[in-house]
Amino acid sequence: MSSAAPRPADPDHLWSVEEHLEDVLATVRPLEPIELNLLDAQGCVLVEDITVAVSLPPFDNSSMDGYAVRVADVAGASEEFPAVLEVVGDIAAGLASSLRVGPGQAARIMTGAPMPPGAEAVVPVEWTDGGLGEGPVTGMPAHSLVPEGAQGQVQVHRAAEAGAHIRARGGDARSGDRALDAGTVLGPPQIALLAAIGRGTVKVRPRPRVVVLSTGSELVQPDEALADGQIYDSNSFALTACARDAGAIAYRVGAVPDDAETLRSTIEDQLVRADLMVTTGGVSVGAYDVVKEALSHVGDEDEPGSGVEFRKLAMQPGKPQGFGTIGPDHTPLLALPGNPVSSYVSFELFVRPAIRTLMGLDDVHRPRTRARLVADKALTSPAGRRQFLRATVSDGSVRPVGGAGSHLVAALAQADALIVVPEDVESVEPGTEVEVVLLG
Ligand SMILES: Nc1nc2c(c(=O)[nH]1)N[C@H]1C(S)=C(S)[C@@H](COP(=O)(O)OP(=O)(O)OC[C@H]3O[C@@H](n4cnc5c(N)ncnc54)[C@H](O)[C@@H]3O)O[C@H]1N2
Ligand code: MOO
Repeated sequence: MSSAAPRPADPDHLWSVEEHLEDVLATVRPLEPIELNLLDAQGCVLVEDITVAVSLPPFDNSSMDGYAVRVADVAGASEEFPAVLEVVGDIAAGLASSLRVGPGQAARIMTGAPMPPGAEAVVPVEWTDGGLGEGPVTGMPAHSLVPEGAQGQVQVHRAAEAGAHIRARGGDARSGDRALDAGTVLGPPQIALLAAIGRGTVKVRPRPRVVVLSTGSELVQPDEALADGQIYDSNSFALTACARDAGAIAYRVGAVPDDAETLRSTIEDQLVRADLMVTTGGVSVGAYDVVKEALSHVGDEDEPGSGVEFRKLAMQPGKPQGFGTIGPDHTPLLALPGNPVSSYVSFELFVRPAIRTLMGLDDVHRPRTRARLVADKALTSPAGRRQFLRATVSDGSVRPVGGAGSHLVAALAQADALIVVPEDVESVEPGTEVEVVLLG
């Protein structure tokens, strides 16, 4: 196996949560950067500094629908004593215009349209008679309906200072300015800026491709009929959703039956599209625990020490876990336990940070806080295990939902947090302040 962390020599060693996490994070490396289209780069980490190539705005333009005027022509104007100006034409956004505004003149101008030479300010149309010769208007008629609005005279009812209602060239960002630093995570506002300065592609670390594969001959896909002894495969859906939520491109592979050869060939087929693989089920000590049986033989035969190691963690839920690398590209694989809550909690603690490390993010963990336990009775926790209990958190209080059973999916659906009970604590009284993982 190509993990960097030193392994405890004792095969019966009970791994701490930190040891297992360190082992995973020492193995996964940020993905190589690639050039992506803007929308494909959403949520990704930028690896280049971005410089503004074209000033923003690229030209002086109007921030209002109105009239471009010379300041002296409208000085002292009022509704009683309006400035009467000759309208030389329309300037619409996006259309090149050769109009000039001379003394005593105005150009009817639209929001976003370039300021014509000679004009120093824009008076909004609401400060004028709109060319109708009556009182103030509330807007302009459509040019297609009243083309003559672009000519004639306009009465301006208010003065305007130089620069009024003009958005100056470079007022937002100047050519040569730094728009975004390498390391920025591209959210919608950053994508807006990149598009605004004309960048269609950017160099980022791509989203990891994560293949999620569930195992178990008892599993049936939703919408199909259940026979005796069967249950629906919820883990592959839950973990695929978790992987997407963490920022990955996730591929769900429906349940593989408990047959080592089928599992091996499925995994080998899937490796081609995986930066990370996640399996659920089959990692415990049963006679049909197929992941354990199959994975020590997948790929990496030429690589001494490669493969997946199965271990026990000092946590509840999530005690049995597998981790290693497989295939020619040493693809990291996390084999999570099959109990639904166990696989979910394991994903949150180990897979999510691995995905976010592949993305090159600094912040790979869920945020944590402290909150006061609200419960009818004391919580109990197994000695020597760090327990993660599903809970809801609000206003500094945290309430457990459901029990500690790792099959309780309905209660999981109510939870937005995990209460962390340390290894050396076996009982937590209501009112105690506890550590809480916020699931977001
Ligand atoms: N003798 C022992 N038995 C068990 C131990 C142990 O230490 N000694 N550990 C228990 C713990 S803790 C866990 S966790 C589970 C882990 O078992 P596996 O990873 O081998 O998982 P399975 O046996 O395949 O399944 C466990 C449970 O979860 C259900 N399951 C599995 N996959 C799915 C799925 N995709 N969707 C919904 N539910 C799923 C499965 O039907 C089982 O009920 O082992 C304990 N046993
Ligand atoms: O450790 Mo198992 O994951 O308790 O349910």
